[in-house]
Amino acid sequence: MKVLIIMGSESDKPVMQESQHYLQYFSIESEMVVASAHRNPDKVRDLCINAEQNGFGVVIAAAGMAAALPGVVSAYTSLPVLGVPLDGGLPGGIDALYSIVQMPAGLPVGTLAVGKAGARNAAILAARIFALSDKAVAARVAAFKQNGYRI
Ligand SMILES: Nc1c(C(=O)O)ncn1[C@@H]1O[C@H](COP(=O)(O)O)[C@@H](O)[C@H]1O
Repeated sequence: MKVLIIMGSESDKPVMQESQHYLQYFSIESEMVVASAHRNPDKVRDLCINAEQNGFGVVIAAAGMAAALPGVVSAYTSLPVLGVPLDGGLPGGIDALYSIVQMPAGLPVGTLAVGKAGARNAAILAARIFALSDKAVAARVAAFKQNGYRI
């Protein structure tokens, strides 16, 4: 299974490459797409409703400012959605953090830390989810722990 990384803007790429880098370490295939719930809602919908049949098992959704994207992704797919709030709006990325973490009940987004730490942890959490059904990934998750959580 693969991880779909959706981000709201090209400007989010430098941070979200961190997710891709960590997923590569765990030998998990990923695809990165720029699609905004505000600017390209139809594209987000198409990506999400087809994600499962296209071989994705987890979606990482990242956005800054008024970060509707992760919630909208969660509305269009039943896959686990991991949300990464990004800095760039209000100080510390608090606008994006609150937008992503405060989902109404029934429609979860597993929210990680703001910025690069969150991007890394989203990848590691995706690896832990895949490890439940993939022994090779489980071994790499164990090795990562042995190595002091460094790659
Ligand atoms: N929060 C969202 C959404 C969305 O939630 O759909 N789309 C773009 N954005 C965010 O706007 C910020 C500025 O984007 P630009 O740099 O393109 O102006 C980015 O951090 C992006 O994730």
